Amino acid sequence: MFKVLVSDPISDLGIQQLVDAEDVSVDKKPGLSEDELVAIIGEYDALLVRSQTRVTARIMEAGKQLKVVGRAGVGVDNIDLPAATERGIIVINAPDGNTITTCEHTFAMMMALARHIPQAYTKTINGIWDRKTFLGVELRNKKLGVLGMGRIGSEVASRAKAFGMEILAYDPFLTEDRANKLGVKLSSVEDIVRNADFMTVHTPLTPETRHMIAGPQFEIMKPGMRIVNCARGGIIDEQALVEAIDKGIVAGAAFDVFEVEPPEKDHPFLTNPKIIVTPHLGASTVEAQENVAIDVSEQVLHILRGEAFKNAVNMPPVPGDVLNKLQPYFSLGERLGSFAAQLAHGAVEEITVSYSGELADVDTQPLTRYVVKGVLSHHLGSDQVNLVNAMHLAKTRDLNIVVNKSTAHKGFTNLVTVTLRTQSEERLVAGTLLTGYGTRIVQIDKFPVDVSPEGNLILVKHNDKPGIIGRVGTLLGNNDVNIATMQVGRKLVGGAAIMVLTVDKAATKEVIAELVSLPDVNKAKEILLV
Ligand SMILES: NC(=O)c1ccc[n+]([C@@H]2O[C@H](COP(=O)([O-])OP(=O)(O)OC[C@H]3O[C@@H](n4cnc5c(N)ncnc54)[C@H](O)[C@@H]3O)[C@@H](O)[C@H]2O)c1
Ligand SMILES: O=C(O)[C@H](O)COP(=O)(O)O
Repeated sequence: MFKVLVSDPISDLGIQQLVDAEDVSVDKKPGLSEDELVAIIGEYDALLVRSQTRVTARIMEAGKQLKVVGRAGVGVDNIDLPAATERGIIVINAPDGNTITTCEHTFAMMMALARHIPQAYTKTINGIWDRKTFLGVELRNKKLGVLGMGRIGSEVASRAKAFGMEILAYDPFLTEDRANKLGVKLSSVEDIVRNADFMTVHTPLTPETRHMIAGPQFEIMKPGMRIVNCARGGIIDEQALVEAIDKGIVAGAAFDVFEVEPPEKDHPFLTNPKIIVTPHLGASTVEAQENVAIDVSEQVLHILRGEAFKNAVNMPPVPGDVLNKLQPYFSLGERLGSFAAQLAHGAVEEITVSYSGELADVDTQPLTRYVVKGVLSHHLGSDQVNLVNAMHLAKTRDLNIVVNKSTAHKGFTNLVTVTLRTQSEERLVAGTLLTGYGTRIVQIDKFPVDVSPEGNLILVKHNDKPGIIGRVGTLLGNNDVNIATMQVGRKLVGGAAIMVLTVDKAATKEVIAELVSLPDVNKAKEILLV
């Protein structure tokens, strides 16, 4: 008998199939503390949660029988994924079940914002018949900027068109073709900030999206902008938003999510008359809660019974014989993918993975998945992409995956080369495993290098002139950025060259900008490989 613990309020109808299963017993115990969960989790095979339960490493450590954590919803930021992976616990989510509901909440917020519904309601029920203060605006003929054109963003765009809005959309995976198919105008973040009347964010919270709308964006923002966030707190800088409202740049904002939830009692959003808020209700409809609970219960049953399942967020399904040959290359593959994604500009259209040497005779599909996971994780968030869903996510984004194989050795026993083709350019990174030395990046674009693929790297493109290494070193030193290793690669003496530095801490954007302003430096870019 498998034991399932439900530790958040999850739809009864949704989990009925688990309750009805003869080989499963279900306990519903919402609202337990971490200590209480640690005390009882040892007897359970599966844990079902929403976003309230923080599934920590301690809980998983105590979950000696735990095989699966099921998240009835999208975001798994409340689950310690590395800890789950380390312990072989599969984490699954229900990514599709609340898309429409959250899209509709976004619209409810956008319309409430345009027409001051919550503020007008409060006055009216307090006996004040105020028909002057709440002059609203129409959505029709307005420009709506959508940041993040995944499941929810695309649904929002499609409905906004029915309101007569023009959609300006940005997503690193949005190509001109797909934008045309969706009837939206492919735009940059800057285009959106400068030109939209309304803006809504639908990205995960990643290091890249954190504060993607902050001081510099508010400075250039079209006055009168109205902003909606039903995705994740932190994508928009809360403090900077309040300041932009005070300065009259932003006309109003509607937030369902906060950087810290629940927000402190004195959070500035809670008293600002131009900001309307809801307590993370985006997914809270009867339908969505049933959908996500049904999806997640079904997959939990499959996992407990040893059947095929989907929507795993963290599981590496590699057959044993292939594992031995490929395992040493997995982290290299993922890091080459991530490196290439950070290098390339523009929407990615094609990922080519070339294997040369002995790997050409192995079923390299699992390794290709790691590469694709590395590319996608950079933009989609590492909590959303896994080895099970990487290929599917690539397909749904019209990303072409090409695999080439050659038994020729090209100077190494094995060489893995990742080439990204975007709308505007092609970028290449190649790596290998050197016996006794570990993994190495051995080529970046046309330049041969020898770099360990980990940590904070700075890539500098420069002219091969005397003194350049000193200038770069001095500038970084003056900014307290310690260089651990430095590699210089060039094709021709005096020609274009590349410098790859490993540094002990991340350089700020300002330092990178200063690097670019040095004589004979053409480009500088920071790359993080985790
Ligand atoms: N408020 C709620 O209750 C609620 C409910 C459901 C989902 N969510 C959140 O909404 C968000 C979107 O969910 P989804 O199901 O549409 O996810 P999704 O993965 O389908 O879409 C996210 C999109 O963001 C894009 N993206 C990543 N980095 C970007 C960047 N820097 N700029 C622009 N776009 C970028 C990705 O390419 C992707 O297409 C997630 O954060 C999810 O957790 C909130
Ligand atoms: O990521 C999600 O699915 C949403 O944020 C909803 O979270 P919830 O299940 O706690 O409502």
